[in-house]
Parts: sequence; structure tokens; C-alpha cells
Amino acid sequence: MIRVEEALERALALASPLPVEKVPLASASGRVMARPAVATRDQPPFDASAMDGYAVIGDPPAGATFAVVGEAAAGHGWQGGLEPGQAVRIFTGAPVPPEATRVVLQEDVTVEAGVIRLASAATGGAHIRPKGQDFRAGDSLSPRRLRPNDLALLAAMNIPEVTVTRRPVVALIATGDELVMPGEVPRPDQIIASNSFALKALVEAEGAEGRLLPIARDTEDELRTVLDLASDADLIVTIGGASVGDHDLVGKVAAEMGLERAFYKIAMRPGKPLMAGRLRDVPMLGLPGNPVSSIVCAHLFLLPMLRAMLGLPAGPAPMRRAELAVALPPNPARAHYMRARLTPREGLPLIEPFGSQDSALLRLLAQADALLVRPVDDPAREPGEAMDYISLNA
Ligand SMILES: Nc1nc2c(c(=O)[nH]1)N[C@H]1C(S)=C(S)[C@@H](COP(=O)(O)OP(=O)(O)OC[C@H]3O[C@@H](n4cnc5c(N)ncnc54)[C@H](O)[C@@H]3O)O[C@H]1N2
Ligand code: MOO
Repeated sequence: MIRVEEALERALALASPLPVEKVPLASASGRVMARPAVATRDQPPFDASAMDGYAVIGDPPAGATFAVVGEAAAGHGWQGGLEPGQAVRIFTGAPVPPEATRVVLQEDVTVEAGVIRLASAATGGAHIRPKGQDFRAGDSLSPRRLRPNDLALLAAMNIPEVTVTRRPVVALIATGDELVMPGEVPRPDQIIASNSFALKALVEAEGAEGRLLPIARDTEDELRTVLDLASDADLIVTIGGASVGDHDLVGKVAAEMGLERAFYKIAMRPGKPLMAGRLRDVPMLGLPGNPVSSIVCAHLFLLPMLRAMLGLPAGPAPMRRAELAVALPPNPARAHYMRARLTPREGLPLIEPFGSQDSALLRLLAQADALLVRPVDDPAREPGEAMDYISLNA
């Protein structure tokens, strides 16, 4: 059994960034930019008024009057010139006439017969947004996972298409004679396939496409057939059949199909029988079948692999700190990822692992906010100690 850190390194070595493609800006939310985007224009492209009011020259005192000689609205600049003693009616977003040095707010003037009079001295802000204040032509946005705010910036930069990394297609293969899909009527000795649904949601939240393949029954032929169906995926994920039982066929069948194994079995709880490798050029992750084990392994291995394929910085699932609520005995030779509840407080949140850590309990997993991380050979812990955890709510 190898350690989690070593296993992750080997898993990440299987995953390389996928080719890039161009997508319209309107479809780019959540996608991962593959190259910097470079602005082709200044924003604003002219000195722009920040307020509705009057553009004037100088710092006039209270009582000063100006003849209104024209109007500048957003999208309609004033071309007629401006002299001292004159004002141009102006609206937010309009180009400020080049001669003007400030905009006075309409609330600060009285208007009579085309003449404005200042109620108070025009001091303080000029209410002009200088050309290029937001960004200039040539400024760039560095590659990142695109959030809605980033899309607004790219649009303002006049970038209609973004170069992004292709979404990894993840084939999800549940295995086992005991499984039927939700909505079907199981025999008395069957259960409902549940893991694939969490895994599909997890990979899609990460920016990949999850493809649910038919459940592979516990025969070598059927498993081979479904693995063949997955050969055009970017990542093959099997669920179950990873352990040592007579019906655990994934390792055997994959090996016969040419799996170059990167590892099998790790010093981790839950998730000991995890395997990974390359099957005919496609990276493969063999998750254990126990529901909690498969989902915990997805957080620790599958999501980092997807981040690597998306060209994002890839490494371990991000860790945070919390204060332990209860005493814990020493942790033996397998790192333990304990399902736990977090209570937010001032300072570090409080973390309390559930009493039962059975890897079949989905109801407890649904109540869990976090995985409390206990490294290999972690000593006994006292309440109040600061510990690492991985968020399940992110
Ligand atoms: N003699 C040993 N037995 C087991 C060991 C071991 O070291 N020696 N390891 C245990 C551990 S730890 C785990 S984890 C499980 C994992 O085994 P498999 O990956 O072979 O998983 P299965 O046997 O196929 O299934 C385990 C369990 O999970 C249920 N399951 C499977 N797939 C799904 C699914 N898609 N949705 C919902 N539930 C699923 C399945 O019905 C079983 O109950 O092995 C231990 N045994
Ligand atoms: O590793 Mo198994 O995942 O403990 O249940």
C-alpha cells in the first residue's frame, strides 16, 4: 500500500492538459481559459462623465453662471466645442468635451432660460472617468476558471470568443449484479446505484462532462464491453469491483485489456482498494464501491486529475483548519478522512467527526460538511487542537 501523497502524484502523472477550443463568450462561464486574453481597446475609450450634470471648464465659485451650448449623452458625443462661461448638458457615460475639466452635478445647479447657476462652489471630484481608467489596449486577463465577473471584463475588452481547455469527458461505470438504476424495481437482493450520481455532479461542478455508462454486470465479458464503450472518454472511472472478492473483476479485466497500472491499494480509510492506471492511452481511476469510499476518493483523486486535465494548477484537495471538538485516539497506519460536522464560530470553526465512520452510510455523508484529515500515525488528539480538514461544501 502506498501513501495518499504518493498515489496522488502517480494519479496526476496520468493526467495532462487537454487540447484547447474556442467558445463564444456567452457559453464560457465556468470554462478554463487556456491563454491570456488581450484587450484590443481602452476602457473607457474616452474621458467619460460619471454623473448626470453639466460639463464646464475650471473650478467655478458658488453663484457662477454658464450658458448651456449643447448636450452630450451616452453614445452621442458633443462635437460643438466649449469655452469658459459655457456648459454642456451631459449624462452619465457620455464623452466629456475635450475642453471641459469637470462635471457639476445637476442637483448642484439651478437652470433658467438655458443658463445654469451653481448653488455651491465646484470643488472636490471632477466626476470624470479618464480614458483607459479601467484597462488599456494590450492589458491582459490571465488564464483562470471563468467566473461571471470575468465574462463582463472579457466582453468589455471586445473579446467575443475565448480560448478554453476542452471539457474532459469522464465515463462513469458502475459495476455489480446488485445494482439497478433509480426508478427501477430492484429484486430483494438488489440495491440502487447511487455513487454515479454524486460523481457525475462532482465532475460537472469541476467543469468536466460526466457520462453515465450502462451498469456493468459482474461478468468479465460485460465489464470488457462497457470498458470498450468508454474508450473515447478522456478519463475512465469505474465504481466497485476493486477489492479482493471473487466478483471483484475490475483489476483483472482491465489488466487483460492492457491496463498499465500506476498503483493499486493505498494507505487510506475509506478508499483502500483504489486503483489507477492507463488503459489504452486513457487514464483510468478504479474507485472502491462503498458509496462513501467512492465519493471521498473522488474528492481526493478524481477532482485533482480533472484540474490537471483542465490545465489548472493541480495538487491535493485544498485543506483548511478547524478546532477539534472531541478527543480522538491515535490513528494507525492508514490516513483517515473522517466525515465531520463543522460549526462556524469566531476564529477557527469547530469540527466534530461523526461517531460512525462506516463507509456505507450515505445519510451521514449527506450531513457532513467536511472530511477531518488524520494522517498516517497521527497521535491521540485532545479537544481544542487545530486540525486539517477538506470542505465538502465548496
Ligand atoms: N476481504 C476483504 N474484503 C474487503 C476489503 C479487503 O481489504 N479485504 N476491503 C473492503 C473495502 S475497504 C472496501 S472499500 C470494499 C470495496 O470493494 P469493491 O470496490 O470491490 O466494491 P464492491 O464490492 O463492488 O462494493 C462494495 C459495496 O458498495 C456497494 N456499491 C458498489 N457500487 C455501488 C454503486 N454504484 N452505488 C451504490 N452502492 C454501490 C456494493 O453493493 C457493496 O455493498 O471492499 C471491502 N471488502
Ligand atoms: O476503504 Mo473501504 O473504502 O474502508 O470502505
